[in-house]
Amino acid sequence: MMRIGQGFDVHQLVEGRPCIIGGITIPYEKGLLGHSDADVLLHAITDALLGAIGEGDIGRHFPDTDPAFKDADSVKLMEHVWELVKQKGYRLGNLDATIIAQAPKMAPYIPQMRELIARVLEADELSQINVKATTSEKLGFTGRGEGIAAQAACLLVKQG
Ligand SMILES: Nc1ccn([C@@H]2O[C@H](COP(=O)(O)O)[C@@H](O)[C@H]2O)c(=O)n1
Ligand SMILES: C[C@@]1(CO)OP(=O)(O)OP(=O)(O)OC[C@H]1O
Repeated sequence: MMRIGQGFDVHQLVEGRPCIIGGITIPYEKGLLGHSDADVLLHAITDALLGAIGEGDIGRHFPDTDPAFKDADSVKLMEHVWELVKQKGYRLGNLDATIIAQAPKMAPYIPQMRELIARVLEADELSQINVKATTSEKLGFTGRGEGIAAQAACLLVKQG
């Protein structure tokens, strides 16, 4: 049996925060604001995984009112959700994600992001993980550099 999931997330870009996307710290004059480390890409992926197994969303599992998740490492949150996916008997089919950001340039960091995501989601091969980036042609909040958005879609396959 196969299950599909999708996720979408947005975080504001502000001064004085590290820019952590896809588990990678990207050198940039601004960073993403959130209760956790605000890793917009990993949050979208985590929501896609939760969606595929019918388990709600990231805020339900890790409330932003809980001090336990203040400055949380989103890799750890995704690892936790991946354990839930495995408990339900699924493995990864494939994952496709898009980062929507006017800046910084994501392309140089995408190989590292893919490696990290592939490791956490126990992918058999790198081709199961695809990460893309696009500007929004200077339009809207992403285009003005006020924030970064990400979306993800995943396919999970029941083992056995
Ligand atoms: N933050 C970004 C945005 C885009 N890219 C790469 O540039 C290509 C062109 O982007 P357009 O929005 O002008 O179509 C895109 O396909 C990405 O490869 C990027 O690295 N970082
Ligand atoms: C991850 C959590 C928890 O620290 O906080 P944020 O970093 O604000 O991120 P969001 O995308 O709003 O997702 C849910 C939250 O509960």
